[in-house]
Amino acid sequence: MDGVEKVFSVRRKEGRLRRVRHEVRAVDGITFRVPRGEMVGYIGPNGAGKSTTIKMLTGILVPSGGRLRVAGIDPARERTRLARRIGVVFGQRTTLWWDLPLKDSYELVRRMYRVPDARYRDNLARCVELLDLAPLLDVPVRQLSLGQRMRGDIAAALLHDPEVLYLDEPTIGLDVVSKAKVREFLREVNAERGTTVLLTTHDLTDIEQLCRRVMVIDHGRLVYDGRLDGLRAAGEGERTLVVDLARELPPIEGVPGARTVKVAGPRQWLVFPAGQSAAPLVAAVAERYPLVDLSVREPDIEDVIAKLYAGGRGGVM
Ligand SMILES: Nc1ncnc2c1ncn2[C@@H]1O[C@H](COP(=O)(O)OP(=O)(O)OP(=O)(O)O)[C@@H](O)[C@H]1O
Repeated sequence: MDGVEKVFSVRRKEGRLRRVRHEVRAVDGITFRVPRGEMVGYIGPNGAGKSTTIKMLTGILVPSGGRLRVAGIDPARERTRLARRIGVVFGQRTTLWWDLPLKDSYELVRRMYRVPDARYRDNLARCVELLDLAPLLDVPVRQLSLGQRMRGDIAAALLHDPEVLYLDEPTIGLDVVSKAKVREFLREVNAERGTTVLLTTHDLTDIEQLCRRVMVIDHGRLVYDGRLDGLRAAGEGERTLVVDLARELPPIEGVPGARTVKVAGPRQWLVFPAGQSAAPLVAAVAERYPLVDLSVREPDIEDVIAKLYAGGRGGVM
């Protein structure tokens, strides 16, 4: 994507009778490149422009400005040709046929995409195995639980071997076990087939477990594009050193660069800047206090991102 924009023109009521046209810049000049085989998180608060970006990348929406290509194809001009090369999963909706058993939906996908027989059988067998779909194949989609349906949808998106997979909230509403299963599957697909994945989610654990690179969008602009661990540092996160002393003592003092924020019995919590090494702090504590055990906690990524959103335009890029 190169300086891509999407402006919606909306009519809003003003006063009792007047309707005034307003422009909504849903995507406001976004530039990024995703190499083949990468798995990238695309996150941002509600209304940031994530879905609009994905809709432009699939050819559903035409950009108002800028240039974009997916696998060398201009999505808006060659939407059908692109459709053969991409897979899309919208967590909030299903692409399966509500009244049909799962396996009939897959059969329809096979015909729509004209997937060669052998390829289809292999892909289906792999999905059935990894996503535990065997007991569900004869069940009408409307009778599936949310987690089962989601697994069914993900399989449907992969039967035609897409090179690029867009996942919009693929774990929304799922329980912990189903989430783990979906994540494990996506990791396998990415590793085995080299599928490029763009993942939109509000569940940061998805990102932590799947993506090394994350892009943060806010008000239609990219405010961060880089490694997930870099995001922690960029958000000026703090790490926490948790120490267990031999006995209850007053709050630890005099450790350069750290401050004690909590004391509970013999356990104390000291925070220090995320970019700083914990080693000198541990040495300083151990020298003057009866240290029994310790652990270092990473900054909470949710806090970091909340700060980033609060920073708004400009962000840390
Ligand atoms: N068809 C449309 N017409 C007018 N405005 C729209 C349209 N689609 C989206 N918008 C506006 O564009 C902005 C971005 O919306 P978008 O759906 O891309 O956000 P999002 O990041 O996907 O949010 P969420 O996390 O809530 O799904 C919002 O202000 C939204 O109201």
